[in-house]
Amino acid sequence: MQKTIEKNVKTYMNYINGKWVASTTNEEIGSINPANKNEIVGYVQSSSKEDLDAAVSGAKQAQKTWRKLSGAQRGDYLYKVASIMETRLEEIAETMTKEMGKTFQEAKGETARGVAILRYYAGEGMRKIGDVIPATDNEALMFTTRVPLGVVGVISPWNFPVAIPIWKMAPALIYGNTVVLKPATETAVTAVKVIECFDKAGIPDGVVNMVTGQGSIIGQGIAEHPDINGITFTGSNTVGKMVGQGALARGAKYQLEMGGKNPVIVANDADLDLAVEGTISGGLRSTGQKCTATSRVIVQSNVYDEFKEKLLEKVSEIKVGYGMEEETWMGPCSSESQLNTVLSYIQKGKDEGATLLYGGERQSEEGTEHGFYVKPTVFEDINSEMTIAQEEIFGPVLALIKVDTIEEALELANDVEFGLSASIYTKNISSMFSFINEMEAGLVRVNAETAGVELQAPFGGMKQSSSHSREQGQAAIEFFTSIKTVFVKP
Ligand SMILES: NC(=O)C1=CN([C@@H]2O[C@H](COP(=O)(O)OP(=O)(O)OC[C@H]3O[C@@H](n4cnc5c(N)ncnc54)[C@H](OP(=O)(O)O)[C@@H]3O)[C@@H](O)[C@H]2O)C=CC1
Ligand SMILES: O=C(O)CCC(=O)C(=O)O
Repeated sequence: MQKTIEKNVKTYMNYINGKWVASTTNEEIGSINPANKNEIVGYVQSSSKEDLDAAVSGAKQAQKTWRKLSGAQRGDYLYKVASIMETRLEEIAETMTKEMGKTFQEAKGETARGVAILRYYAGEGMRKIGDVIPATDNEALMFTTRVPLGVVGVISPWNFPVAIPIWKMAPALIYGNTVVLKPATETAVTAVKVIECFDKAGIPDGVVNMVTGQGSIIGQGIAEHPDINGITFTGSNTVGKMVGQGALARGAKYQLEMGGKNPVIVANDADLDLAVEGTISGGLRSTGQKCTATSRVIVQSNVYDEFKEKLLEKVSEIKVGYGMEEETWMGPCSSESQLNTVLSYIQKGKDEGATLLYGGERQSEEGTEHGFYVKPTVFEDINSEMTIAQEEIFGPVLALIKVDTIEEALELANDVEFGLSASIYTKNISSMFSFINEMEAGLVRVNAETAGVELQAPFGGMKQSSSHSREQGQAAIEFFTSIKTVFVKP
């Protein structure tokens, strides 16, 4: 990346052991605005294994003291971070929009969610961490407590550059672990701004560290590092499996959240306006770049034509453009490679015989020529064997599938390797219960879109969508701690 593309662009450092430091490589990576590829948002460090080693060593040392604080004391730090982040909400959100393209409105919502997650886990520091269990010896006291894992490596993606690092770091910290974050390179400047809030809150040196750089060096380095005791990852299935294998090979604990191919079922008795709204919001918000995004729309035959007509009318009203402009509803894809992936899936859809109803090409309006824009896209005449019915696209592409019965809908909905989220629009209680019982997904929603995760509830997928663990809410304690059973006899 040539540094001459734009003058006066700031360079951001790694955060290691409480200090902002340059990488030993003296190399930097430019972060591009996907709405205008000629704009560099900032430069981040292209770090080395030595930088990672320094961060891990700081985290290991700091953990000895951090774990000895009470939960309430650790919580106080998280409350401070939350308040600082709240005062910087707009600035952080703007950086997010500039780095990955989601609209400013969505970016503000995500940053506010980050603040709420910090406060939620700050409160967890005051909650119980064990149970008393009757011992067979009536003179003994037996109970469980929980201990931290040690140093936790966090590998995060670009699609939720504030919420995901925070929903991994906050529980890790509250339960007494220290953290080394490797953020996605595409959104590393946003990550720096999040870490600045920890720094300003006076978090003790080494408790939180951040090392930016290539996934194959820093991400893989985390997976293989002997002093990292737990790894939490969100991203693609390919990389997730590599991370899991690296961790397993050396006996470290790991947690993987990966792809989805999420269906919405629209039943004959659905409120069609609500279903259209949920399909559009679930499928196209954030340009379809959510692991919970709706991508298959399975519609019962009696309402298929009416639903399709309403959907296409609303899709045609979507304003695609720069996320910082108020009238924009959908921003660009987050990168050129993401745009190319989406376009190649669209081409595959056409080649395999799906009928293109809307979009299917780059946005070509004036003002969008330097951005990675694609039109919202709708296909029909889809069968379950087609690539676009099976693989995660991570773009604004909806595939309409017509079925006669709810049983058929459920069978198709489950006919993929993923199982992250799913929804149904219906007023029929028996269809709701069939869906709740039979849908193979970690998050099932009735009369609500597939996307949208509540921070206080467990989140994670079935099948290939995750390593079968759960994040967020109180479920996070399962990954970030180990149970210790204690037996005491006077
Ligand atoms: N489940 C989800 O929420 C997400 C799913 N995806 C899926 O993945 C596809 C590709 O997106 P992409 O950004 O390439 O996702 P990746 O899985 O490549 O990236 C996720 C994180 O892993 C890091 N990483 C990359 N290579 C390695 C490695 N060898 N070892 C350890 N860590 C590594 C990345 O770093 P770096 O940024 O430096 O490459 C990033 O921090 C998307 O199209 C989408 O289908 C992507 C993001 C989120
Ligand atoms: O739908 C959401 O709010 C969260 C989605 C998510 O976790 C992801 O895309 O990685």
